Amino acid sequence: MSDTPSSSTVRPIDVAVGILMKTNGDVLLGQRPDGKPYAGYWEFPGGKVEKGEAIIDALKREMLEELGVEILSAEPWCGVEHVYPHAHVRLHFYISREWRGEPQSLENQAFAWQGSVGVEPLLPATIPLIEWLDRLRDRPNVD
Ligand SMILES: Nc1nc2c([nH]c(=O)n2[C@@H]2O[C@H](COP(=O)(O)OP(=O)(O)OP(=O)(O)O)[C@@H](O)[C@H]2O)c(=O)[nH]1
Repeated sequence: MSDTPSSSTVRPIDVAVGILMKTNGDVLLGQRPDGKPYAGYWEFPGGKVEKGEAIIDALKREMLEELGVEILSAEPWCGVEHVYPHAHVRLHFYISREWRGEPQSLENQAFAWQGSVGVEPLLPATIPLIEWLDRLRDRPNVD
């Protein structure tokens, strides 16, 4: 038997994820670049929380690094845990409707604004979010 803990037994890695939502309900997705696990899969922008960093600060940092966008406000929306072969992640999804700047591809990813999400494949842990977002759009005044 191996002494190496499997990715399901080690402490999950916290990831801050941002859903930029326009007033018409469109959300921004990005495509994972070559060289990362699941390259070519679509995801919401974000990344790993650094040691000692607050999740909201990680969100703001990642959005600035990846998109050149300054988050002015963001609400925590939901959390999802997922065990991949490469990592056990705990995803903290935020919805932001207020940001400054036009998203740019600073890390050479493709981006797409989507109403009803049509890009694929999506990262497995992100798939359920699409249905939850549709429900949120149908009931815009209910959190
Ligand atoms: N940004 C983002 N990550 C997601 C989503 N769904 C999902 O499972 N993840 C997972 O969360 C983790 C995020 O890690 P990452 O590699 O993108 O983070 P990072 O940019 O800080 O990476 P690096 O600095 O190690 O290159 C990956 O394991 C990825 O598979 C999502 O919708 N958005």
